Amino acid sequence: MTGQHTVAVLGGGSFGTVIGNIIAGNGHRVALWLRNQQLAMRINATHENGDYLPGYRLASGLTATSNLQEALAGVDIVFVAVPSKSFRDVVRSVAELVPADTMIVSLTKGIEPSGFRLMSEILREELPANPLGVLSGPNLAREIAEGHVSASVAASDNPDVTQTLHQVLHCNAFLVYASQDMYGVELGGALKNIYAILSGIGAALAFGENTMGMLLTRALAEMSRFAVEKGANPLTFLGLSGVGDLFVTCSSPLSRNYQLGMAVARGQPIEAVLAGMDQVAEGLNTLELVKREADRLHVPMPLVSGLYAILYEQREVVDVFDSIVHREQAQDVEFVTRPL
Ligand SMILES: NC(=O)C1=CN([C@@H]2O[C@H](COP(=O)(O)OP(=O)(O)OC[C@H]3O[C@@H](n4cnc5c(N)ncnc54)[C@H](OP(=O)(O)O)[C@@H]3O)[C@@H](O)[C@H]2O)C=CC1
Ligand SMILES: O=C(CO)COP(=O)(O)O
Repeated sequence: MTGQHTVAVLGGGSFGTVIGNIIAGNGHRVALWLRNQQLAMRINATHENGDYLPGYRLASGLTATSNLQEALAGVDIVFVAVPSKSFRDVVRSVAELVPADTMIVSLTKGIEPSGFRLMSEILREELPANPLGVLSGPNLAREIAEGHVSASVAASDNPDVTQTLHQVLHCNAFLVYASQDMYGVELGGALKNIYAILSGIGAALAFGENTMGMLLTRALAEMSRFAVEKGANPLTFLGLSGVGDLFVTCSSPLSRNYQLGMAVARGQPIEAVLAGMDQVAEGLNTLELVKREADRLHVPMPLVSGLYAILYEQREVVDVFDSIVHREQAQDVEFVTRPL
């Protein structure tokens, strides 16, 4: 597909807004769909999404609407940027309104509880004939809005999709790389949210940089171990959507998952932290699902189990940490030394 595209972005939160604005800034027509009609009207009047990204100027090619049918009229690409718990419902409504050649791309980093499904798997079930893809990488929305150069991975088994995503999104401040491993790219984006919560706890408790370096590297080791058991290629985790996103999300106070970890470590009950957040932190839901899946598959994930014990079994961080580090000796780069 070449030339100007007509695009819908579903979800007018922080990430949907920046992705829609990059595409509009590249000269394409964008409809940003959000369920809050008042906010849609304000966005069109002020060219700013004041609820999620105040002060971030939106391109004139972006129009907000709360009418899904209107948002999807005549589009050739649909991006979905709603939290994972609402993803299937939203996508189901899309399936009734778009033809089979409309490209559908997930921006969501989460897992569906029933059947441990990633978003591309939901897309495949709900829109079996459409060309599908995902976009994932170290992409803190606030930093993109501030103009910091960022990069992301467009992943699909269909080369038309990766090429089209490059065409609509790539610009000086937003670089788009390609991957054919949709599952691996998505899995990295979902799993890193767990370790961002753990890093937030570490930051609140003033862990040293050595400790944080160890946590990040061991996180990568157990993510890879899990990926192998799920039949995925752990080498994908060496790219932007793996190491890149793990590093960013585990080091930035802008990450909502990291903020959640910090708040819990400072003594706030999880329910109170969640009630005070006006944006989604996917990591908590992902933690529960990955813990359950890792137990089912007998994959050792000491950091996941440790975080679960801290958050849900009222275990002290120090005790949990002791039990994590005082295990028998493990291989360092095990996913390279084990056959894939
Ligand atoms: N923010 C970031 O830096 C990044 C986020 N992501 C991922 O993108 C996804 C979305 O995140 P983000 O934009 O940050 O989230 P936000 O919390 O900022 O926004 C969520 C958006 O989804 C809307 N929404 C929620 N439920 C529904 C529903 N049932 N129907 C329709 N709309 C709904 C919200 O509407 P309302 O305002 O009415 O509640 C809001 O517009 C997450 O999976 C996240 O992990 C990925 C990369 C970076
Ligand atoms: O995915 C993100 C950065 O790549 C955003 O992380 P949070 O959801 O923790 O804010």
